[in-house]
Order: sequence, then structure tokens, then C-alpha cells
Amino acid sequence: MARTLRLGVNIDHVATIRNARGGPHPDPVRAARLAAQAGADGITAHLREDRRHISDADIERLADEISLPLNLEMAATDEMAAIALRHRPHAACIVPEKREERTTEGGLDVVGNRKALRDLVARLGEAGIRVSLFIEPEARQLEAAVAVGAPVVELHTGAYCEAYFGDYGGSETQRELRRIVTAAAEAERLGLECHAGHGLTFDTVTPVAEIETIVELNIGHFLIGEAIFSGLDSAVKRMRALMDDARAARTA
Ligand SMILES: CC(=O)[C@@H](O)[C@H](O)COP(=O)(O)O
Ligand SMILES: NCC(=O)COP(=O)(O)O
Repeated sequence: MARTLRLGVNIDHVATIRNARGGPHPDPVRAARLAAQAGADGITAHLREDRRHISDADIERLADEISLPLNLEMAATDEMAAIALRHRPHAACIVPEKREERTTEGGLDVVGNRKALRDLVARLGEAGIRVSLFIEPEARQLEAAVAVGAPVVELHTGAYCEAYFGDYGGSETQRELRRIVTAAAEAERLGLECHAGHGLTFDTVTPVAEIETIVELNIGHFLIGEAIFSGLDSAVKRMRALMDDARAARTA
């Protein structure tokens, strides 16, 4: 029996376009509804400290109006913890943030922040929020995730995706993919639920979707970009089909 592979659609960059003019259009909540109708299993939204895209009001409306599970991406700060505890989303993914970054660069340093993260994971978990840690595919970070009590990790696929656009599946891509495969197996061995995301596209999703111990992919920027050309419904449905085909091929 093939394991379910969920698709979380990240709608951050609908808000990026909206904020370009400061008005209400395009509405990230409308995008979330369309993604749900197209087959998304969850909605991911990153409330950054600088609010460059998703706003506090977006999170409030997503929590109140969307039927799908909401995965709130957040920095490990008291401000974000209070917001998460107020809205109690299905899940919260703790991600590193730097004001000057264009997008998320590396994974969360769980090894170097055990005490603070243990407290945060406990507080959110006690409120019924499923906590995920966004980490590099590294054994030491996986072991630290267990040590701080996180039930879920999300493996950062950015290095793999960047490698692909450097050598189109060559040796560097294969090296980065092997890191993800190895980490996903280790996550299973450690009893961690394993997700993956960042930078995934139609060209890079299949090898990651084939990793059977991964149960959720969070994909955003590429889908919103594709939506400009083919519509969000079509983009989500195509990504869903690629994921299903990859998983079916593994279990055939
Ligand atoms: C953690 C991650 O890879 C993304 O989910 C994150 O949201 C990227 O940040 P931007 O959406 O601001 O690019
Ligand atoms: N955590 C990854 C995510 O939510 C989406 O990342 P991206 O596809 O926007 O790079």
C-alpha cells in the first residue's frame, strides 16, 4: 500500500504580487480556495517578521475561512509563538529567518538552539499544533529534532533544486538528492514524520516524490509563477499528477 503523499501549497507569493500595489488583489485566501479545489491537501503560509508578503490578516482569514489544514511557517520568536497560539493552525513549521534574505536560505539550526526550541515545541504541541522543523537533510539536525521533541521535520530541498538548475540532473544534483534520500530514511528510523520543500518545480519534484518515507511536499513559488501562465488550477493539478505518478511508479 503506497503511503499517501500530501501536497501543501504555499501561497506566500500571491501576497507578494498583491503587496506590489498595496490593494486587496490578488487575494491569497481566494488562491487557497482554488488550490483546495484543484487537489491541494493543505495550505502553507509564511508569516515573516517583516511581513513582506503574508500579513497577520491573511493568517486570520486563512485560519477562519479555509477548510484545508493550515501550516503556518514562522520564525522561533515569542511574537510568532503568540500568533500561532492565538490561531492554533493544524501545523506550524519553524523556519530560520534573516531580514536581508531574499528567501529562506539554510535550514533551522536545531543543534545550536535546543533549549529555546524544546520550549517552543512543547508550548505549541500542548496547544494541539503539529510542529515541524525546517532543516537541512543532515543526521545531526534530525537527531536534534528528536531531542527537542519535534514530531515532524521538513527537509530543505533548496540545494538539490539549485544543483539541478546547474547541471540538469548531473553529479551535483545526484549528490544533493542522495542527501535527501538518506535523511528521509534516517527520519523514519528516528520515528520522525518527514516532509520536504523549497524550490521544487515540475522538473525536480519526481525524484523527491519517489522517496516513500516522505509524506508531504510543500511547494509554492514555482506554482504561483506557473499560475501566471496556465492558471493555479492547472498548475496544482499538474504537480499533483506528477507526485501521484512518481509514487505509483515506486509501488508498481
Ligand atoms: C521555508 C521555505 O522554504 C518556504 O516555505 C519559505 O516560505 C520561503 O520564504 P519565502 O516564501 O519568503 O520565499
Ligand atoms: N517549506 C517550503 C514551502 O512552503 C514552499 O517553498 P517554495 O516552493 O516557495 O520554494
